[in-house]
Amino acid sequence: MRPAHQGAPGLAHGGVLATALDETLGSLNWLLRTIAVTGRLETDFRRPVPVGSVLHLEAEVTAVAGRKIYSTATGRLGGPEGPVAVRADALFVEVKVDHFIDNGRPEEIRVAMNDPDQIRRARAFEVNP
Ligand SMILES: CCCCCCCCCCCC(=O)SCCNC(=O)CCNC(=O)[C@H](O)C(C)(C)COP(=O)(O)OP(=O)(O)OC[C@H]1O[C@@H](n2cnc3c(N)ncnc32)[C@H](O)[C@@H]1OP(=O)(O)O
Repeated sequence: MRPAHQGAPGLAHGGVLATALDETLGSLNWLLRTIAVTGRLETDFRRPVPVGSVLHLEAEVTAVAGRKIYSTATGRLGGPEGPVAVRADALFVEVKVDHFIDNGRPEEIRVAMNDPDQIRRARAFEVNP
């Protein structure tokens, strides 16, 4: 957590923590080779997260039912054995690429189409690093 992530003095902003959880959960869909968007994100804030601390995030898919992907994520302070600070349950809904073409701005769609590896680079991560 960096100073730019601060909400209350010295502590991470809840919206930033929710974003981190959403991003971690969304990465699971990439592993499933599925294009999906967040339909529901339920977040529990269990402990304050200090600026300067490391938040270790883990996420897993719990169920898939048709277009619906259920997943859960946990953020622990300091490392994988640290105390739970935040957690979230999410529902992602699979969409066609048309979702972005129909609803997004043409400029960004054009940039993405002209550089198909853009999203791949942005989502580059190791599985079980
Ligand atoms: C180029 C490559 C790019 C690759 C791009 C990579 C994407 C990265 C995404 C990053 C994550 C984000 O930030 S996503 C941004 C934030 N999220 C969004 O903007 C999503 C906005 N919402 C929507 O567009 C829509 O509501 C959808 C797509 C989620 C669902 O609409 P729909 O397609 O019409 O489907 P719909 O029939 O309503 O729902 C399908 C099933 O899911 C259930 N369902 C839907 N929403 C909910 C909900 N909140 N809570 C409970 N259940 C729900 C329905 O009951 C239904 O169940 P049943 O009747 O089938 O049982």
